[in-house]
Amino acid sequence: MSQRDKAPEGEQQAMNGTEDPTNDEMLVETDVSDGLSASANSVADNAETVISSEDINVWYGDDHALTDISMDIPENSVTAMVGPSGCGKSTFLRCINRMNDLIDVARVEGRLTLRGKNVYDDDVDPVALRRRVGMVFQKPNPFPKSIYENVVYGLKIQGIDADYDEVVEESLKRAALWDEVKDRLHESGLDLSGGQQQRLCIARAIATDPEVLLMDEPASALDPVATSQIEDLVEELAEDYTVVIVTHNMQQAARISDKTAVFLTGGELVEFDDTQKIFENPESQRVEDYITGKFG
Ligand SMILES: Nc1ncnc2c1ncn2[C@@H]1O[C@H](COP(=O)(O)OP(=O)(O)OP(=O)(O)O)[C@@H](O)[C@H]1O
Repeated sequence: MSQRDKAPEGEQQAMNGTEDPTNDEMLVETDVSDGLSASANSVADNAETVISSEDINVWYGDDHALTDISMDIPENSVTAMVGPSGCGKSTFLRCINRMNDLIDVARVEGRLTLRGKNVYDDDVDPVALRRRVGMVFQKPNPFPKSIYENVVYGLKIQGIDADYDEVVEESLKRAALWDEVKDRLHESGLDLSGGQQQRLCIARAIATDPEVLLMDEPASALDPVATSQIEDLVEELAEDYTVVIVTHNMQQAARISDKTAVFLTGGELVEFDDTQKIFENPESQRVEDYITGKFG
C-alpha cells in the first residue's frame, strides 16, 4: 500500500464503524413486494451508466470473497445490494471507492469504471477517487468536533477553499438536518441523537460534492422513526447522486431502491435487475427463496 492510499485519520475512524453488531435479515417467510414504492423501477431506460463492474474478483488472502461480479449502475438512482451475511456486499461496496486498498490482505482483479475510467488504473489517486465517491457507514461516526466542523472536515483536510458557511447550510439542508441544528452549529456532533448523527455523516459525505454515495447499512443501528427519515432522505438524494446501499432489510430495499443486486453465499452475484422485477418475478429460484425468507 502506498502512503497516499492510507486514509486520513478521519477516514480511518470512519473505517472503524463498519463492524456489524446487528443482523436484521428476514428469516420468516414474507411478501416484501408490498413495500415496492412508486419510485421503485423508475430509472429511465436511457439513464447513463455511472459505475460499471466487469468481472470483479476479490480475495482476502486465499479466501475468494467475490467471484466475477459484473453490473452497470445507472446515474441518479438507488441500487440496493442484498444477500446473506458474509456474501460480499460490503466488499463490493469497498471496491467502488478502493477502500479495500486499506486492507493489507485484500486483492482485487477485474475492471471497475467510474464514468468510463477504470478506478484501478495506476494513474488514479484513491484519495481523489474517494472525493467523488462518498461513503456512509452502518454506525453513525461523527468526529468529536462541532456540527459545523464535521461538515467541513473533508473540504479542510483536502485543502479545498470554499464558502464554508454556505457549504454547511447547503449540506445540512440536503441531509434534512438544517432545521434541527441551525441554532447549535458549534455544539458537538456527538450530542445529537443517533438518527441526527447519521444525517450529519451524510451531510459530511455530500459536502465535498461527490457523484456517488455508498451507504453500508446506514439505518441498521437506528430506531424505526430515524430509519424512516434516512429512507426518505436516500430517495431524495438519488435526485442528485448515484446511491449504492447495502441492506439486510428486504422491505427497505423494496421501498427505496430502483435496482437490486442479490448476492448469495460464495460471493456470487445471482441476479441484478429492476427492483420490481427482483421482488415480483425473479429469474432465479434461489433469489425467490432468499427474498421470501425461505432461507437466510
Ligand atoms: N478485512 C477482511 N479480512 C479478511 N476477510 C474479510 C475481511 N472483510 C471481509 N472478509 C470476508 O469476506 C467475506 C465477505 O465479507 P463482507 O463483509 O463483504 O460480506 P457482507 O455480505 O457485507 O456481510 P455482512 O452482511 O455480514 O456485513 C466474508 O467471508 C468475510 O469474512
